[in-house]
Amino acid sequence: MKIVYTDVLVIGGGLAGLRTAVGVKQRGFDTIVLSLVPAKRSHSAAAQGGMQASLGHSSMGSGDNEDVHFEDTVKGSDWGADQRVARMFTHVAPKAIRELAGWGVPWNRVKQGEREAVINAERVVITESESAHGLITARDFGGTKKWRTCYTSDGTGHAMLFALGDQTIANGIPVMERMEALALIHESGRCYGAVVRSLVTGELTAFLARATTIATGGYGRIYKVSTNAVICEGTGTAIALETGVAELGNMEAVQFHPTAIVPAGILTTEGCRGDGGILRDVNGHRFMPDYEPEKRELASRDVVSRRMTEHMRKGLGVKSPYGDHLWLDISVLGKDHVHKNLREVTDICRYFLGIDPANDWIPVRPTQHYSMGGIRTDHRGESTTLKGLFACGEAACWDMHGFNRLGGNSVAETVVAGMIVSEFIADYCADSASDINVSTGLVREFVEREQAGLDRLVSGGGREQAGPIRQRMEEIMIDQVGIFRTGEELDRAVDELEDLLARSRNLGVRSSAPGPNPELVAAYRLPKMLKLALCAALGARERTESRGAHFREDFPQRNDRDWLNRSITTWPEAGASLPNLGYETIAVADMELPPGFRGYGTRNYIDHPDSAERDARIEKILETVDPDDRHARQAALMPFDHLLPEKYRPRNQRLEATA
Ligand SMILES: Cc1cc2nc3c(=O)[nH]c(=O)nc-3n(C[C@H](O)[C@H](O)[C@H](O)COP(=O)(O)OP(=O)(O)OC[C@H]3O[C@@H](n4cnc5c(N)ncnc54)[C@H](O)[C@@H]3O)c2cc1C
Repeated sequence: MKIVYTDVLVIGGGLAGLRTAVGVKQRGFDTIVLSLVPAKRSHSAAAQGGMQASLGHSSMGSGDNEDVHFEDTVKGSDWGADQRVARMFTHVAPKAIRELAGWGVPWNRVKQGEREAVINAERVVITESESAHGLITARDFGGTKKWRTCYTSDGTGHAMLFALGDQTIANGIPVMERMEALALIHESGRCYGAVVRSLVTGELTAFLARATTIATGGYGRIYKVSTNAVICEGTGTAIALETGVAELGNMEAVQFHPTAIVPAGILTTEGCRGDGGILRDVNGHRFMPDYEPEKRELASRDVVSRRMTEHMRKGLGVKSPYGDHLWLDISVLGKDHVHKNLREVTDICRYFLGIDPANDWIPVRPTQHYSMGGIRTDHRGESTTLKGLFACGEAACWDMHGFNRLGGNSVAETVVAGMIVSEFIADYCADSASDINVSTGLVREFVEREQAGLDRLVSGGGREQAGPIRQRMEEIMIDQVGIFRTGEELDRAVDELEDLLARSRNLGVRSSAPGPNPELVAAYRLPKMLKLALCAALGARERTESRGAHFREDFPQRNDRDWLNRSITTWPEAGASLPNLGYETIAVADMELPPGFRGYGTRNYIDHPDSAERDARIEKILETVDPDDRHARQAALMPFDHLLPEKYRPRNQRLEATA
């Protein structure tokens, strides 16, 4: 049996995993990163539009600060977020962006003087100040009050990931690619590492660590059409679930992005609309202002996706052999802008549609995009129930996104969480309680269990094949656990997914190749994906309200009275057919921003009985604080500084007096 020891095992080589590894290494702990693919090809590289951080440099971001970013994030989450975590995040995001600049990310910069921009489909002149010249600029994104999304053209994730990849090399961190974590090794509520399979040789290795971090991204590929890379299958989240101890949070909260191209499902960034692009219907009519007069195309993603679907249901979509779609028109931005600031979009349109978006409208439709749900952690990034297991990035439910993430807040979360969580992991490793005192017998048991499972697939005589079962799962998810959901459809989805899971226990593969064996890989991943699908479908069925991206046509109101909580799922035992589902209350009495109207979407919600009392209490607290001191006001309402690692507590600096 091969065993590798390290202080911190990081499973996942995307932005979250790499930033975590750099953090713990800089604190003096050994770390190893595992990835299915070369780290720089992780899905993070696909992020296009940008990263939110309230720098407030550009004139359209003037007056921005953590308070505004916090409010946008909480409203975006439809009050599902953990507000303390949202505060920690918005406070550290400006530090993260500056750190990345220092590591070589070529952020687009403010250029002093006048420039043309398109706002609300009209050309306007913006004047940038001399004092901001050369500082990091930002573009507009959905659900935000200020232009806050910093970017490098529309290749932001690529630039960030390459900078972090270089930092990983500079810090001497081994990144082992084509390695797949199959199971977590754990005993008595403590995680000790993982059983890992080489995708090249098929060999199993036990990686033992003081701390194990899962940063394996989202589970979008349980859906038939997704903007996610094909490796976003959620297996990291699933191995946490399969411990039976670790909890997953809000698995039914799945985001659909408004503008993926039809039929390929590849994303065109929100930056297209942020920069002034508009949505048109079959008649060329710009319809979003009819539904959302204030935010128009730039309401939050859940709202725009629903409005688009609603509009197509009225028969106003464009018919195509691949189903109805709408048009995204960025030709209004002009050739120079499109070819310079939306280069990836231009390439995608050329290669996959044969059009130039500077001249032609882009066929788009809402498509699965982001997993708000994931491994439930506390504010330190540690699993709430399995000691020594940490999670961050899209794989985690930390939980700053609640039921809807804002565009630009995800790549920001990956690096901010990496910064914060790595400090807590290092603290954990510094304590002798994290010593690896696990018996070889236990490790052997875990490795042999995985090997036996693989052997059974190859020679156990199983009669089912992974392909058709997976295809059906993906169809169920897109058709019945999609943008609009009903109890009836969700009942059927849960029943059928249960059947598929039962069938997946009788899988057999024909190829016994010991090395690369895609058939085997598909077979052992499938039951994990089905378990995640069941968590999402069951969570959606039981949540009889509408919140953020979770929309029930039979329960269209957000119901703060009965449902202001986080769904928690665990997997009871290996042979179970359904997860256990419970709820974690989100307390209004602690909130800095009690539930209310988001400012977009429909004003349709049932109040929480504690909201009025909290509002009154907030008013009273504010009477005692200097109204001009926004930091004092904030601290009086919901202190969070003490939750941050000390190095990230200092205030952010800005050009303006709003600092
Ligand atoms: C097309 C697209 C564009 C986007 N644009 C933006 C944007 O502009 N702004 C924004 O904020 N967000 C954007 N997002 C979202 C954002 O890119 C992701 O949420 C974020 O990059 C996820 O980073 P991560 O590090 O958590 O995971 P990932 O980057 O997905 O990395 C996961 C890592 O885990 C590894 N892995 C997975 N499973 C295993 C396993 N079992 N064993 C070992 N390794 C494993 C993978 O190899 C990979 O290295 C976009 C998303 C898409 C789909």
